[in-house]
Amino acid sequence: MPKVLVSDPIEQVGIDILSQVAQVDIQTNLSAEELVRIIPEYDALMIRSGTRVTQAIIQAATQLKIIGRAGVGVDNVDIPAATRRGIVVVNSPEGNTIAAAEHTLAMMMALSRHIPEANYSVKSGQWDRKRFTGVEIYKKVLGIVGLGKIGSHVATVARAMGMRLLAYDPYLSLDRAEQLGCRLVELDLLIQEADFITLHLPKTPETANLINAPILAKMKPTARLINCARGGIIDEAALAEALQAGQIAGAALDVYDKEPLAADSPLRQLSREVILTPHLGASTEEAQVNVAIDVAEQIRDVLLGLPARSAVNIPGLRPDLLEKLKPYLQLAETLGNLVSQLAGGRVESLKVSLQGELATSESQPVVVAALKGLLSHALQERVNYVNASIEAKERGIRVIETRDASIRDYSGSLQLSATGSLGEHSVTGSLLGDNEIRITSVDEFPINVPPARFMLFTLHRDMPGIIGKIGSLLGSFNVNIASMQVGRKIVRGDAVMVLNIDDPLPEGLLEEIMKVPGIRDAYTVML
Ligand SMILES: NC(=O)c1ccc[n+]([C@@H]2O[C@H](COP(=O)([O-])OP(=O)(O)OC[C@H]3O[C@@H](n4cnc5c(N)ncnc54)[C@H](O)[C@@H]3O)[C@@H](O)[C@H]2O)c1
Ligand SMILES: O=C(O)[C@H](O)COP(=O)(O)O
Repeated sequence: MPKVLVSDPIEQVGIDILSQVAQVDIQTNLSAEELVRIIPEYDALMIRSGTRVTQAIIQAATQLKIIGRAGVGVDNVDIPAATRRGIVVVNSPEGNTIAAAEHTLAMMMALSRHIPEANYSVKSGQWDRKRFTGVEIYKKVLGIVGLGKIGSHVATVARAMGMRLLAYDPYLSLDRAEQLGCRLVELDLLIQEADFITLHLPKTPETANLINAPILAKMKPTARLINCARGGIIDEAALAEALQAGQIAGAALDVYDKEPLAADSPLRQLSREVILTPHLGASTEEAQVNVAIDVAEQIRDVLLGLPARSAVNIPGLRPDLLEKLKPYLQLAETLGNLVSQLAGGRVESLKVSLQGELATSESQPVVVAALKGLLSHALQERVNYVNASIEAKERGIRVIETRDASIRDYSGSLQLSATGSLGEHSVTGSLLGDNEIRITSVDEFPINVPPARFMLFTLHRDMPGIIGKIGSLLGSFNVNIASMQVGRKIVRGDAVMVLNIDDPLPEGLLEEIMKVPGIRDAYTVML
């Protein structure tokens, strides 16, 4: 049974999903050294933002197939290192969107009405109403930096509360901003005009310290700044100085450059209106259930050999597209594995022909799946959807893709032709109505067989008695035949025979089969 390490607090519902397919160990608060020591045992790692998955940990993770981040941000994972090792990194891009947006709105309301300070004052025995006069947010300008999923929800609610919206997002279309009722402007203008500024962008080299001393200096003295995105987007020392000097009216922070926030951080010492929460944006019951289910399901799928629906380091697949392609991905992997064995080792080229409904640009992952299958015999579980294309390229395998929507023998079919040390061989496959895989041709000979763990293929002359001879030969070696089929193009011409057998072919039997008169070639395959 595979083993999963859960190294941050995760909702039980996620653990239950993982437990269906794996042994789950929950060990939180591990040091980096402890993680490096134990990670070699594990097939999957499930984390939140608390675990930093460094290159050293990834290098030690010899069994690891997947890192599941129960949340959005994957900046605590060394993605390039994981990709190089063929480790899939998945997250939950939408599971905590509402939670983070609502935390932002709560921060804005708390700032505008001094709620934390007023609460503290009453609880410490005072009744000071004058000190806590606030400001309304109605008709105030909200500047949203980063108008993605969270920024959009903040915009929708803030608009309903009567705020006027400005947004800065260099990667967003004017249309989308307009739809959300936001005026898309340059950062400088937003900074100068906004009464509240909220950040909803990722931390990247481009956005590190985006909000720095010169930018803070341009804000209105009445402006209030909120960061529920990522630490390090604001220069914390500059912010502390700006607040101390009364350059801006307040700030509410949920995230910090270094977490946990240092005990002696100047932010903790400020007397002016500052609200600090310990990275609670995603901490709602609902969000934690969402992300735990979302990521645990993906870990379960990957451990079962299926693709993940939101892997960050393989070409993204929309859930609806993944649902549609999933059976074809399995078909492609099976055919890739089969054709690589028929073509022998050292495959030089793979022709991938996508036919019928598969002949669309959306079926590109099917090509990757075919490569994964092609390489799986040689590389076993080291090859996956993340690294299959890179591995194929590094191995000098030429991949030629063709698409033909007019071929409609089945709704969609896939033909793979590989040239290897045993020459060129091709297989075609399709799906039956219930998504069962059928191999529909081998080397252009029509057949209709399901794939099996152990298979025997022969190329022979179509003549009386040959099938009986092969059957008897297998019987004499105590090999049980599960199914058998012959495909031919012309009567008494060449033909292929495909046998699904219950056990691997015993040693010496293939040579005996080759001696049968009329047999031109024979291959044994293990899928
Ligand atoms: N505090 C929390 O607990 C919490 C919870 C969830 C998400 N987050 C963080 O919130 C942020 C937003 O998450 P999301 O789900 O909305 O992401 P998203 O990918 O949907 O949106 C991010 C937006 O930022 C924009 N952007 C990128 N670079 C930019 C730049 N230089 N300037 C302006 N805009 C830029 C993108 O175009 C995109 O529209 C992320 O940093 C995420 O990690 C925090
Ligand atoms: O990126 C995220 O999803 C948020 O920062 C939440 O992180 P958390 O799940 O560790 O609270």
